[in-house]
Amino acid sequence: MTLFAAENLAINFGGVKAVDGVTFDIQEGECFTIIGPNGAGKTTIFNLISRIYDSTEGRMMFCGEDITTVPPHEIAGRGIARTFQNIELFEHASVLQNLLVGRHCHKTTSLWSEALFLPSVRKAELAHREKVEEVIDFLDLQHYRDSMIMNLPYGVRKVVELGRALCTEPKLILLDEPSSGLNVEETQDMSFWIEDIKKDLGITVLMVEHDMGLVSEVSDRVLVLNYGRMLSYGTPQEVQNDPEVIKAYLGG
Ligand SMILES: Nc1ncnc2c1ncn2[C@@H]1O[C@H](COP(=O)(O)OP(=O)(O)OP(=O)(O)O)[C@@H](O)[C@H]1O
Repeated sequence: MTLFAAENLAINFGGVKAVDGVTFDIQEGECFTIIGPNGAGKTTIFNLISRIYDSTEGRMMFCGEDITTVPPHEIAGRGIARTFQNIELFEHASVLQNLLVGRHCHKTTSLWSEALFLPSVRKAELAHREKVEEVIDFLDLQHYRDSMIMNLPYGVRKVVELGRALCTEPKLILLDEPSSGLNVEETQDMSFWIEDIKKDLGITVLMVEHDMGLVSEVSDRVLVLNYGRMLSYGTPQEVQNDPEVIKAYLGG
């Protein structure tokens, strides 16, 4: 079943066509990866899906609904979560506190009931804590639960950011260069987390990634962008053997 579809998506920045007529679909349960040289428009596509940017043309469908003009603050509640290329966590807060932020989109209690700490608030708070503990267990973060983000190694911060996205209970998770800044061993671990997110949690993954080893390991299908346009589309094997892709990467 199609979970997400981009139809003829485009955006201009001044005279630059950062994304130009891009069409693709993401099937439920797959890991779909976007690759391409620097400046190809990969992060811009994430920003379009997160609704940080308004598209100039085209349409985006998610779970059968048109999300092209949905306000950005509604995106997480609809089931789309993301991580960022340069980790965006609260540095002076603990892992637990950062993960609880991920529950924000599920807050249903009113300010009044919270001020009075009514039973409904206590119940909701407990449910949030339970979900966060589930994610802590899933990502093996028990040891770091109360650590401040600023005191953690980069590799652990990347996992915490992944955790925060998982705490929103997404249907689709957008991972922006999950291996960037990681060493070989940490990249291998990231590859296992992505597989587990897909297989054990049943969450569909959309990823932007440069590390072709990781791309081949976890992706079901790959879209290659160049100068904002679609260059190739297929299995990791198919796109890696595509002469157009080889030419773009080698600058020929
Ligand atoms: N907010 C913006 N204002 C102006 N131009 C932008 C903006 N965001 C992106 N661009 C331009 O759009 C193009 C695509 O950028 P984008 O960041 O999406 O590329 P990318 O494929 O993610 O690159 P990288 O691999 O380096 O992260 C580039 O030419 C970039 O300079």
